[in-house]
Amino acid sequence: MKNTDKTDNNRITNINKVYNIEINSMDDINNINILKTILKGLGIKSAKIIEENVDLQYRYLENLQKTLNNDELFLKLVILNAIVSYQLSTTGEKWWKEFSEYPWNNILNNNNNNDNRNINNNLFKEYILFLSNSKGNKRLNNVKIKRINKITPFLKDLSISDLENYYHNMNKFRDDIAKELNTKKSSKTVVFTIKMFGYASRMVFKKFIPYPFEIEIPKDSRIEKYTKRFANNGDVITFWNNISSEVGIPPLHIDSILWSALGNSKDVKIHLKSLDNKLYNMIETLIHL
Ligand SMILES: Nc1nc2[nH]c(O)nc2c(=O)[nH]1
Repeated sequence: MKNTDKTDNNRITNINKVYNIEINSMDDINNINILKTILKGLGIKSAKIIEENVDLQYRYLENLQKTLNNDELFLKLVILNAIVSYQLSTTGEKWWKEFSEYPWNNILNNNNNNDNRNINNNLFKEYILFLSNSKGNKRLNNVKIKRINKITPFLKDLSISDLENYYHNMNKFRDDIAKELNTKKSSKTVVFTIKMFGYASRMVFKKFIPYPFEIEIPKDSRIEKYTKRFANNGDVITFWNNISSEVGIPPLHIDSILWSALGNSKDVKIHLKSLDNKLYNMIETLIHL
């Protein structure tokens, strides 16, 4: 008995070192093993299925792309909305719904020649108007407007082919966005912007490019709370970076597997149930660990 305790303690110490966390018992270790086994079983292929069939944010972007019918404008709007997606006054899902249903076509309708320079000028003004009157993103309005103004010169100059190049090199896009916003590459809004840009680019360029392993998980309250089930303290980002390399799924795709299912949306639950049984059971097991 004593020997087993000693072996267990050694395993716990080792895992704490590797994951940079503080786990206290064998139960925590068993949960991490189950987490890794399920994620390995899911892989990037299932993450893609969940993104495209369960994540409401993906559906809202699909709707917006269709109604806008201007891909450069679409991609830039998604980037703007993502960089101010923090400290929301509602859930992420409702916020993206509100964004996708706004009459962005005004930007195009007020521009007789469909001249892209004019579209770009109107885009930032219209976005600030939308944000200032939004229901789901009321906090820190001035700070968020400053962020929009900071990114404007960079974003304004990007052509659709620049955006396509960035889709093929999302690490570079992450670095450039962080530089423009003068913030950390791993900050929630920077990595989350890449997630939403990846979704939107998949629709525009009709090609699935997996997220790079180097881009970290967006550390929001849902992910933070979930991570506490495996470790009370420690660094959330390091924890998921290590899990990611062990299971072979980039952190942003792990976020997709977990984030929607961890929310309380009835719509999400319906879409989850419509997945094939094995996939549904794996997700259910994950979120109840
Ligand atoms: N980790 C994540 N945080 C988010 N916030 C938000 O609005 N959407 C997300 C998301 O997809 N993942």
